[in-house]
Amino acid sequence: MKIGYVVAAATPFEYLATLDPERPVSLYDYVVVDHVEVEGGELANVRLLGQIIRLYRDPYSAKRDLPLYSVISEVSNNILEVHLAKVKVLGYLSGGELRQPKQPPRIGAAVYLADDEEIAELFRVKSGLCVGRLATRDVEICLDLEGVKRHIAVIAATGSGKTWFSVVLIEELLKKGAKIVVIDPHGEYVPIRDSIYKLGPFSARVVKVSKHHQGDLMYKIGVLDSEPDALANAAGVPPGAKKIRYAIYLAWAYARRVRKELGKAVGLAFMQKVLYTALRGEAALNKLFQQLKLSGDFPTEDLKMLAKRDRHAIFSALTYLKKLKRLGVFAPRSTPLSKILADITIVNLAGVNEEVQDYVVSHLVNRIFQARVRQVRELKGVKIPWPVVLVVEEAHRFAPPKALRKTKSYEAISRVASEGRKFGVYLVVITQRPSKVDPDVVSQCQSQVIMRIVNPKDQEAVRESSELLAQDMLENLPGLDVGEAVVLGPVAKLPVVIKVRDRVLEYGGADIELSTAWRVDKTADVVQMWRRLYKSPPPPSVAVAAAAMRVLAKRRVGDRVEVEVSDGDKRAVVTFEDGVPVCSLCGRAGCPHVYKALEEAVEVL
Ligand SMILES: Nc1ncnc2c1ncn2[C@@H]1O[C@H](COP(=O)(O)OP(=O)(O)OP(=O)(O)O)[C@@H](O)[C@H]1O
Repeated sequence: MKIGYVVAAATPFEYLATLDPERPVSLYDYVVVDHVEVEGGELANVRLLGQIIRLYRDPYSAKRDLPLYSVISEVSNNILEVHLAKVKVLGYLSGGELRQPKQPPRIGAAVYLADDEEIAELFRVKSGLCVGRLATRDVEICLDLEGVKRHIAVIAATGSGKTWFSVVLIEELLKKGAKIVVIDPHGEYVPIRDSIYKLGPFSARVVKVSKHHQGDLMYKIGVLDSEPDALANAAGVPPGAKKIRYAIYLAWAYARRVRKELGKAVGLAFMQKVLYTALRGEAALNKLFQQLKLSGDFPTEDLKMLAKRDRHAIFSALTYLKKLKRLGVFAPRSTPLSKILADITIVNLAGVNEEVQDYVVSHLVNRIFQARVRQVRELKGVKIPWPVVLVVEEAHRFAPPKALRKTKSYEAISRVASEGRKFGVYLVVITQRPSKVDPDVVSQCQSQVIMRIVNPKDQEAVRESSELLAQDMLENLPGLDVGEAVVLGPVAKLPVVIKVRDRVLEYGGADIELSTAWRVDKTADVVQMWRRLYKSPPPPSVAVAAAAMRVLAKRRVGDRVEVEVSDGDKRAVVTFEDGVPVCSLCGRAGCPHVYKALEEAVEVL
């Protein structure tokens, strides 16, 4: 369909078209002009594809030096309007590839809307994640699976559809055989496990951190798999409290030796026991180690010395160890990765504070990364045989800007962001506050899915980290509808605005439908009342007829309750006296009008 003509083309990359006012077009739609290019020394007729990046109207005859109001009031409705479109040239398809033109399009060349097939061809990829359709047309858009290797950031204001998109992306990744781990601070993704059967025969596991929340198993961190300093940090020991840290170190070192020599699974309880015993004196300490029947000498001098000189440090260390124990995530051994991983693993962090969430995320992400390094480098130890996609919800919690706040998980996530590609650990970072995520992490996510953003700071952060090519699209971020997204980077052949498709899997953070959530189902009460009045259940035909009626009014007159019901073009007034209904049309019989009136009045009878 012809929509206009090229009127100005200063460069081969952009032109201005005047549009037919009778044929309205949409912003970001795709257009085409017939064009001649030099290909291999020969002139070739090609179709130059472009995208409308701005639409505007100009008054044709108004002079700039006249105040616009007076011009308009003079000529009123007769102003000649010009409908204009700025078009960004995308290139022309030649042998399946998109090539850039060397010549600007001819002035006066007709501009057509591109065919759906042409657009589909433009976005065709070998292996696609089909997450939606073009926002402007019914053309399916599939993201390039290979692009996932360069990490993805999903950025949107709250309620714009980030989680919805992420669930759709998870569905597509699962269909491609991906293994996914979701870091889920609020347990929003837990319903995926119970709806996964709708997608196919995939395994889903929920790992929880708080025993009061939903999950198939608890995530435990092996005390002796953590460095003693990391334990001290998790317990909140101040960095300068060297003696307390030393006491924790000694208790940890003894526990580790016991594990090594006796193969015993010891943890925080044993560390506490060592420190308590040290406080009771040298003899008690010797007895403890004799009881353990450790082979060879067990040097206890350091501990004895500390107990003599700095008892208060041991007391404090014990208090911190108690605090660690209360967190409930430490155990003699870490939960094995083999038990945790499934096609999709949801790490439900609900119910624990940010410190513990941070510790768990850093521990798990590091383990996954190390296991992949061992796999790729063929090193000894626990390995993961397949690449893993790590979905990090609310990334601003775990990877805030270094200058703002230091988190343990930042180190782990930024390592995955910079080196994950080599070892097959890919990130999907989700946030509503891009300005609150470390810029290094955001910029390592070469693909971006950007939805509605209203906050100017966040818009700025997105623009700064996005490719220049897409700046025009990013100008309109507050204007995107819920579920619409600008997709940029290696996952999209070209920057594109999509409408995210319906999802199959369930998630827990979706908006509550208030119109149904606040409508209380009173059926059971009505049936019970009906039985009491008429000594039998209401016939189904009565309930069906009542469903088609409307309540017009409900009032209390003295001791009576009156309910006025419309039944097609008739009206019935049902009066309840001492709870006994009488219908103005049907008398004392149990009729549909009474049923309808009971629905309205059952709680006041
Ligand atoms: N692609 C879509 N199609 C239809 N409705 C959608 C789509 N995306 C989002 N919605 C609607 O918008 C609501 C909010 O979406 P979603 O839960 O993904 O928001 P969010 O950005 O993750 O918000 P929050 O930051 O609060 O978690 C959904 O409950 C749904 O009603």
